[in-house]
Amino acid sequence: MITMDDIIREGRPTLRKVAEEVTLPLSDEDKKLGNELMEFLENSQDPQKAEELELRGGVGLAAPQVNVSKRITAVLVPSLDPNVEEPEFKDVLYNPKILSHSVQGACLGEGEGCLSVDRDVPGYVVRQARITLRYYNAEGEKKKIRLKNYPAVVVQHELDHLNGVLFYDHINEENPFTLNEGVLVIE
Ligand SMILES: CNC(=O)c1cccc(C)c1Nc1nc(N2CCN(c3ccccc3Cl)CC2)nc(N2CSC[C@H]2C(=O)NC)n1
Ligand code: NI
Repeated sequence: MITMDDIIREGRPTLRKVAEEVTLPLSDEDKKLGNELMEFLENSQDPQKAEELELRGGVGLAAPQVNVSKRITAVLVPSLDPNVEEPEFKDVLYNPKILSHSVQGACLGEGEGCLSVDRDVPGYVVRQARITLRYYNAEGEKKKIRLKNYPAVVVQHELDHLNGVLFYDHINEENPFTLNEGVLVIE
């Protein structure tokens, strides 16, 4: 089971490497890793388990963050409406690729956090507001979906991890809170 001890932090070289594509059909090892990444997110979002296991809450976790340089990431974005059980987006992505995206940008109004960054780095991380994503799921099926707003931001943050990019690489040094015309601020 993955815990915070398995998550590597800034300064570890794997976080800055471009991860390797996984071969298809998926090996048992790659399927197991995908399940473990998802299990971490589920545990981290369960108040009791998060406290017991001392986990930081996360909605995305990529294989390079547990020192495995492979293009695998799990995403579990809960519905913002607490009465809705169904998550907004939940899947393990193998060899994910953004096929196209909107011109419009979007960012989280509160900035971004990362399980591999043990400090607050304030500022807007402007990403694409809408994306068309292609990936293979744990069953090896090729999926092509469109995402927008929070799930789209999370997937782009995780895909950055597969390319050795950290969220604060996108923050404007001069003014971290600069906002260009038309950028959607997600609260
Ligand atoms: C500096 N200000 C901030 O961090 C920040 C501050 C306020 C609001 C937001 C919205 C912020 N931003 C931000 N908050 C999150 N979470 C909110 C809490 N949540 C969570 C925590 C506990 C249980 C269940 C859950 Cl659901 C987990 C997810 N996650 C991300 N990111 C960036 S994209 C990948 C994703 C990620 O998983 N990071 C670890 N950013
Ligand atoms: Ni991260």
